[in-house]
Amino acid sequence: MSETAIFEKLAIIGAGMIGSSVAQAARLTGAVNRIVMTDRCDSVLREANALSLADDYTQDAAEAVVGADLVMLAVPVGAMGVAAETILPFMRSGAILSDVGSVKGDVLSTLDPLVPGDIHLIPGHPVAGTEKSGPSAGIQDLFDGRWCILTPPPGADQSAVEKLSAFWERLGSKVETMDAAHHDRVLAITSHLPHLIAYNIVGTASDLEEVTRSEVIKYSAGGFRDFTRIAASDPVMWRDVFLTNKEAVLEMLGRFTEDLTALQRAIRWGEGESLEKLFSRTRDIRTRIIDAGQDEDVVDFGRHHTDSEGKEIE
Ligand SMILES: NC(=O)c1ccc[n+]([C@@H]2O[C@H](COP(=O)([O-])OP(=O)(O)OC[C@H]3O[C@@H](n4cnc5c(N)ncnc54)[C@H](O)[C@@H]3O)[C@@H](O)[C@H]2O)c1
Ligand SMILES: O=C(O)C(=O)C[C@]1(C(=O)O)C=C[C@@H](O)C=C1
Repeated sequence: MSETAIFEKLAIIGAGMIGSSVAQAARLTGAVNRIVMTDRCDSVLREANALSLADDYTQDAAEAVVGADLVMLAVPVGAMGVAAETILPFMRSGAILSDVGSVKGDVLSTLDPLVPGDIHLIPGHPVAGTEKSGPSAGIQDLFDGRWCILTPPPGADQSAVEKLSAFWERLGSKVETMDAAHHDRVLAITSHLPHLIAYNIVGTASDLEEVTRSEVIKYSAGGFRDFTRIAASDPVMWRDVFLTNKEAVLEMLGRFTEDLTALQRAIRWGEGESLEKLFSRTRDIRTRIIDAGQDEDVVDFGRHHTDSEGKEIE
């Protein structure tokens, strides 16, 4: 027997990779009865239509939200304010306004003053994604087993928070609630800084013009390839992440730079023991991530676990 819908009508603002994934997962799981998608870009909407992602499509965001009991902003963080201003006068009293933005403090401080008392603002962030963009990059089981972090403002309506949690759980997510500032510090180190490092290393390689054209591409080793995947992530989305989570990213970057300098010293002075100690500690982190089921791609990590002499160990 199919489960009953949690929301009657879902309006998704922004039909890109995450908007498309939410639409597919919501439909597949019966979390909503009706989905309307809107995007400011006509070709994106036509692509969403061709993929049959929703029941209705309109370029008019105000029209999309009429009668919706859940409105999900799936636009770059820097566009949340403009998108919200367009739709808020047309939202139904008692509806939930949420988002999927990768930064939460900025979304909250931008939207909170705009949202009237009869609309429940509950920002959220599904911690799942890829480097791809657009409707066809959507994945129906993207949220399966992945965290979705909700950052309700103080005094948020508890039943609305519970309803939104139930929605994400239906989509397969594990839901956690936390303060927006805490979210931004945690994600600065687990997601934002890794992207910045990837953009930087690939940028440095591409500055080495003469090798880039040939050897960097030709001999790109696994490590560099992994970085290029991350550094292929959407430029607008990531520009907004760094501009809106500035303090936390700069704090983590400061720590990172100090640690990098320590590594530089260890290499210069031949301190093999400290290098090996660090690399063993980081390998343990990888094992813990896999044990926690956070990386299903590399489940057999450990098969080639070697000691410092290169001998295979259990
Ligand atoms: N890509 C990821 O891995 C990932 C993961 C989790 C959360 N997020 C967050 O999800 C959001 C969307 O990211 P995405 O990867 O789906 O990006 P995307 O580029 O695939 O899609 C964004 C869409 O928003 C549309 N848009 C921009 N401004 C608009 C506006 N004012 N009104 C209507 N539509 C507008 C664009 O035309 C585009 O189609 C971002 O806030 C991002 O931080 C991304
Ligand atoms: O796997 C990837 O490609 C991602 O970058 C996904 C990722 C991440 O850093 O884990 C990127 C940004 C999001 O806000 C959430 C998830």
